[in-house]
Amino acid sequence: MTSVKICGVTTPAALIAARRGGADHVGFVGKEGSPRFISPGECTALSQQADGLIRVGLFVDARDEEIRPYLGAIDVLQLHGNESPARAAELQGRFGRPVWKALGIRSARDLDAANAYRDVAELILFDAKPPEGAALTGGHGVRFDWSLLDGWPRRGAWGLAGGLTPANVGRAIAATGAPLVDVSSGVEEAPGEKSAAKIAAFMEAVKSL
Ligand SMILES: O=C(O)c1ccccc1N[C@@H]1O[C@H](COP(=O)(O)O)[C@@H](O)[C@H]1O
Repeated sequence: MTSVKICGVTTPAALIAARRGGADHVGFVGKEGSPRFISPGECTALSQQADGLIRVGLFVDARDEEIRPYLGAIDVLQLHGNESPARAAELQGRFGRPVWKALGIRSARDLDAANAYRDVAELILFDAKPPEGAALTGGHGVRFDWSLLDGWPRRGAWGLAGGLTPANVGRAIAATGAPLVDVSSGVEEAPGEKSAAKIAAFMEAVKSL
């Protein structure tokens, strides 16, 4: 089955819904200003209920000091900003966590950026580029043209993010063959407010394929 990451989890209810639904990964957003931001203390407490789930910490061009307080609560670093391959390698070496690199996609040429991260990132996450003028690099519920991936050589581990919902995730997987899907706003009632029912529906949609 396609792996699933439920991102932007801030409450026990959402974490339990992800676990019950059979998600593989849960994401904690360490980017201040995000409606899904979770402090290191809250993240540490919540992650204790994450048994069986791989805990992914999402950071955006973060300094070492911003990441360090989360380390006890996360298994993977997701870099969702403009981190260079060298910075990704530095973080992986310094903190001893695998790195996922998110890349914003609008055109086929944007996919080429993946090549530079192949040796350092455990997984490349293709997300839509944020809307013009947006303050955050992700979490907007915006999808990109999945057919752009048709021409991309499937090398290494990768995942699909951006605007996925219970209603479209089946089509997304069928169209792209994504081995991992990542969702945040598509399983919310409002920005930062996860819906247990939508998480369950998303998981059902993936499992039913
Ligand atoms: O969720 C956020 O607030 C966020 C903030 C900064 C960078 C990335 C963020 N979210 C990630 O964006 C993708 C797509 O999200 P969506 O499903 O379209 O809402 C996903 O990886 C989120 O975790």
